[in-house]
Amino acid sequence: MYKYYCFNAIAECGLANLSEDFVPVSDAKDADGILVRSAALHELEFGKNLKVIARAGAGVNNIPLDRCAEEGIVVFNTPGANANGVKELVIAGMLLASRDILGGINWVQENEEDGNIAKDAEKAKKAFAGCELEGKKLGVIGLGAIGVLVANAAQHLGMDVYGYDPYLSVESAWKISRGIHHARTVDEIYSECDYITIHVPALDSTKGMIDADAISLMKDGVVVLNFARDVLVNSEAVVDGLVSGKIKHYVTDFPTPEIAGVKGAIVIPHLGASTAEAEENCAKMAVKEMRNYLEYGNIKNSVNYPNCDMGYPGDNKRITLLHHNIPNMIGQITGVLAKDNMNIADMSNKSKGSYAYTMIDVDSDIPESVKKDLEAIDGILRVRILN
Ligand SMILES: NC(=O)c1ccc[n+]([C@@H]2O[C@H](COP(=O)([O-])OP(=O)(O)OC[C@H]3O[C@@H](n4cnc5c(N)ncnc54)[C@H](O)[C@@H]3O)[C@@H](O)[C@H]2O)c1
Ligand SMILES: O=C(O)[C@H](O)COP(=O)(O)O
Repeated sequence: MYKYYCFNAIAECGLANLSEDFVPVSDAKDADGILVRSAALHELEFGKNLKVIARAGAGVNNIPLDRCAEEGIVVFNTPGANANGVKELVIAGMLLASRDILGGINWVQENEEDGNIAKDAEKAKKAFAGCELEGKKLGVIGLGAIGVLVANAAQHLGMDVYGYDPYLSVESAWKISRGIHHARTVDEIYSECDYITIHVPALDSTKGMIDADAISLMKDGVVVLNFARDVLVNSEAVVDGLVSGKIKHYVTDFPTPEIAGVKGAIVIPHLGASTAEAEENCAKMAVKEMRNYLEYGNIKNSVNYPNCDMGYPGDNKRITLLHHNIPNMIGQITGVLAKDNMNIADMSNKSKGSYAYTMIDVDSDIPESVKKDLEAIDGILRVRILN
C-alpha cells in the first residue's frame, strides 16, 4: 500500500490512474509520494517514508532539489505537458502588447450606458490603435518545450524569429522550424528584437538576467514577455524601463508588488498552465512517474536523479539504491550480494551530477539483513526492496 499527499489540486483524471494500492493521506508527513504544483516546499520537513515528489508542471524552483536528493527523495517534473497552454498565452500576451485590446474593452465597459456607443466608438477608437506582429522581430531566450512552440507559432504569424539557447537539447533542435535565426549571443537578442520572450528555468545562473545592463542594450519601445518566473528579471530595472519608456510593455504571468500597478505592465495571475488540457496532461504524467517509481523503481523525468528504467521485474526481486556518485559503490553493493550468495539477473547504474542510482534484479528472495548491509555502505542514501 502506498500513501500519497496532494499539496495542490491535481486533476482527477490523473488521480484516477492510481491503483487501489494508493491511498490519500491527510498529513504529508505520512506520505510515500507527494503530488504538487506551485506550492512552496522549501520549508517543509519531509517524513521518513517520503520517496518521491512529482511536480505536475515544469518549474521546480518551489522544491528543495538538493535536500531531497540527500534525503533519498526522487523529484520528477512533467516536461512539455503544459507547454502548449503557455505558448497560447504568450501569443495572447504579444497581441495584448501590440493592440490596446484591454484599453478598448475597458472603454466599452465604461461607456456601456451610452445609447450612442456605436457612433462614439468610431471616434474613440483612434486612442486604442496599435501595430501588427507580422514582420516584427521576436527574440526567444530558452528553446525548450515552451520556447520552441512560441518560436514556431510566431514564425507562422509572420514574425522574424531569433532563438537563443546555449544548452539546446537534441529533442528541441529537431522541433525548431528551420526559419528561426540562431542567435549566438543573448546580446544579439537584446539589441535586435522588438519583442523578447524568456523561457528559461529559474536557476542561480538565470536569476536577474534581465537587468539594467540587458535592458540598456534593448531597442527603445521593446516589449518584454516573462512567462517563466518573476526572479528572472530585476524588478527595479524593469520598472525603470517602463517609466522611462525604454520598455513599452512588460507582459508577465507573475504578479509582484513592484510590478503589479506600473503603467505599461500587463500582468496575468500565473495562468500559463491553467487550462483543462495542461492540468490533465500534467496530472497524468506526474501520477505515471510516481507510480512507476514507487512500484517498479523506474525513474523517468527526474530533476535530481538520473533516468534509469529496467521495466517490469517479472519473477525477479528488485533492489534499488540511491547513492552518492563516488568510486567503488558498485563493487561494495555487489560484494554484499555475493556474500549472501545472491545471483544478479539484471542490473543498471546511472549517474547525474553528485548522485547516482543503481537497480539490481536478483532471482531469489532478498533477506532483510541484505538491506541493512547495503544501508551501512558509506554514500548510500536509500535502499528499497521491491519484492
Ligand atoms: N507560466 C507558466 O504557467 C509556466 C508553465 C510552464 C513553465 N513555466 C516556466 O517556464 C520555464 C521553461 O519551461 P519549459 O517547459 O520550456 O522548460 P524546458 O526545460 O523544456 O526548457 C528550458 C530551456 O531553457 C534553456 N536554458 C537554460 N538556461 C539558459 C540560459 N541561460 N539561456 C538560454 N537558455 C537557457 C534550456 O537549455 C532549455 O532548453 C520553466 O522552468 C518554468 O519556470 C511557466
Ligand atoms: O512551472 C510550471 O509548470 C508553471 O509555472 C505552472 O505552475 P502551476 O502548475 O502552479 O500552474
